[in-house]
Amino acid sequence: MLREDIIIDIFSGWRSFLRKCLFRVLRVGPIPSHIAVIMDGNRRYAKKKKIDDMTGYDAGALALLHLIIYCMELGVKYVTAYAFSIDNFRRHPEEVQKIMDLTMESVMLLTWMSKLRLVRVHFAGNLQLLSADIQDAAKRLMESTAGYKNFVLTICICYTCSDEILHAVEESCKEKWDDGIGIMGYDEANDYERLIKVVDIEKHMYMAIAPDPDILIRTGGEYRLSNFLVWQSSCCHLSSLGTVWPEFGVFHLVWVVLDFQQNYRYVAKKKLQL
Ligand SMILES: CC(C)=CCC/C(C)=C/CC/C(C)=C/COP(=O)(O)OP(=O)(O)O
Repeated sequence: MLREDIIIDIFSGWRSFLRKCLFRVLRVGPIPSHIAVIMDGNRRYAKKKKIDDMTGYDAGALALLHLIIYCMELGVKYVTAYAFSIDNFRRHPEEVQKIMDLTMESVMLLTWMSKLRLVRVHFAGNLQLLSADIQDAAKRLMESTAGYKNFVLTICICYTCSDEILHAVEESCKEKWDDGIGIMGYDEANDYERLIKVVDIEKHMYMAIAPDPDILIRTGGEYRLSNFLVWQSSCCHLSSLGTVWPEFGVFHLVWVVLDFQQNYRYVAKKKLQL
């Protein structure tokens, strides 16, 4: 389903030309550096179109591919997508398998695309929960693209932010113990001192590769974060759209960025106060 000719098609033609003109106007204002998405509404889309749920996920994966290319054209440097939460393992096995198959297809397609456009691909989450073949393919892709700097795509898979924090705390404790520092102590004035700092935790987060998102989009008309980038989104612009994810297109992106630009001064001021 996810094929190279689709990417070539999105990058070229008169639609791409019109998009670039539109994006040039949008770039008069501030452009977000990092956009994160919760791709909700794939099954509802399938129901609406009277197709089976699995085809709804295919359409969702295609919409993600479009978003990545639009963001590259617009000058957004980081895109992060919530592809599969740890809680999603409770879904019907056929659905779980479908998303895993799409992940494998995406790895193959992104291997080709990353070389062409110097895209760094990162998988964030508890990757040990993936099957051995997907783990290997994902690790190989991450290693082979680690040096690319044009654009960074993070796919959150087997991810929840609680698991990410737990992992980061464990890694920080391990590091302190290994360095012989311990995790609690007293400073020179004999006051209790925290030896694990926020920077230690942040260093070990799965998302340490990217700055905090500037915009977090959720489609499907929901207003929840569903355990996605909770740590990272304290100052980010939240955008909930009624549209189902496979129908998310260039005009939705433009609308979201315009909305971000309108609120930019306020959010930038808040960030400075942190
Ligand atoms: C690269 C890669 C692996 C892409 C994954 C493709 C993709 C669109 C994944 C979405 C996963 C997911 C559980 C979405 C929730 O929508 P839902 O279908 O549960 O929404 P609904 O039931 O509310 O309609």
